[in-house]
Amino acid sequence: MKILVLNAGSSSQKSCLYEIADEALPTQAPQPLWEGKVNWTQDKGVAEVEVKTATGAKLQESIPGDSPQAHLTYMLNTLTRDVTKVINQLSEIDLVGHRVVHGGQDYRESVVITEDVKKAIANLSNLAPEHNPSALAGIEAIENILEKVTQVAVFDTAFHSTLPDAVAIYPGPYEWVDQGIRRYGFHGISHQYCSGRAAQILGKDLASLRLITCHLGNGCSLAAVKNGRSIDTSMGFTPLEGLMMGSRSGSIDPGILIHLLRYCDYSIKKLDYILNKTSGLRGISDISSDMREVTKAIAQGNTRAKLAWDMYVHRLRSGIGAMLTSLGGLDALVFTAGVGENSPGIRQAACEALGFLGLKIDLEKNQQQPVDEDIATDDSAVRVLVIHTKEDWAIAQQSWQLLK
Ligand SMILES: Nc1ncnc2c1ncn2[C@@H]1O[C@H](COP(=O)(O)OP(=O)(O)O)[C@@H](O)[C@H]1O
Ligand SMILES: CC(=O)OP(=O)(O)O
Ligand SMILES: [Mg+2]
Repeated sequence: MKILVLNAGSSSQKSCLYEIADEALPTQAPQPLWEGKVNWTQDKGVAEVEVKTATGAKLQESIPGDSPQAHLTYMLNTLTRDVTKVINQLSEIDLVGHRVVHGGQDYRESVVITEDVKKAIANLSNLAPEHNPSALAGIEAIENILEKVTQVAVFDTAFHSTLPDAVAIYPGPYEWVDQGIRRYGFHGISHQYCSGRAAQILGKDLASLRLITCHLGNGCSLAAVKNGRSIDTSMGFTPLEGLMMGSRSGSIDPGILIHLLRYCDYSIKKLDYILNKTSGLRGISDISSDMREVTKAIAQGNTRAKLAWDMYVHRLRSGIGAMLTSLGGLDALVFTAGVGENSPGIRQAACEALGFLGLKIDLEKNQQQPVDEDIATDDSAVRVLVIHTKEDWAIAQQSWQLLK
């Protein structure tokens, strides 16, 4: 069976094609036949399309135009043409799985996409304006190209549907609960995948483990996972709460918002833009939202970059502390996503604050680009894992399971 996965992000749409036997899912993620990415981060009116195949063929092109659907169609057509051809026609695709960031109260597990589901995803765009609209664009592009194919929505919020009320409800007026204003949590596909993979690496039953998973990418969030279930997380009603991120502020005193609106002539639009796009590492360092650039600037003596780093670490440590007390103990701390997988400095800084638990990171292993490895010392009381998150594979698995 051929499963196409679309992972809609705030500024890109990643995609890959898996071939899976009809009878059973493999225990490890297979290599995709084809991987594509449309990037909208450059100038408006142009998209960068990158494609690679399992056999090593590569393509990189700039595609003009303003229509995300046209860009996606261009990317998907590379499946059947020239050097990146891996199938004869698009109709060979049996199933399409989408990452949908916000599923709200109604979608607690993956679903086959219908008109009602599409309406719900569109309505929830208010709560995830950076993410849900691109998921919808992907769904509609597929409808146009492959009229009859079954499409599945896999929600980033679903894994956190087990949050207890005391964690999920905000201490505002109780009416908020009826209005759907509560904590949903995000990156659930990644937190769930990494929890399962952590159990595999440790050779333990997931049901016996207390884990903290740190998803540190452009967006950053933590999850406290007990017996395989999410019991606490740092993101909330929207993907803006919690840790300091690449360009998002994370949690700040809501009094600041009232102050800016009342006294500083801020519009809602400006506030939204600042909190989502020009805050976090970018806002403090004034250099970049990319941790690599911030790290480079620190090496050159840039004090604002150093401040951004220190704040990022402080908030990460505080967040881990909060997850720790929710769990009441810890078997393994897991690092994943762009920063979590690739920044030994951030991992070391986070772990240094946890020495009192008897957690000890092996500094040498930490430096050696670990992938799906335990980097704690042998005598550490808590394991420390670096796991390459495979959201796309998790989406393919869940779509396959739903179809079966
Ligand atoms: N070698 C590296 N060192 C530090 N940070 C890195 C490295 N490689 C990638 N990153 C960080 O990872 C971020 C992207 O993470 P990723 O998980 O791909 O994000 P997303 O899926 O949210 O777009 C980049 O912005 C960058 O800060
Ligand atoms: C939910 C979220 O923040 O996703 P991303 O990190 O991909 O932006
Ligand atoms: Mg991501």
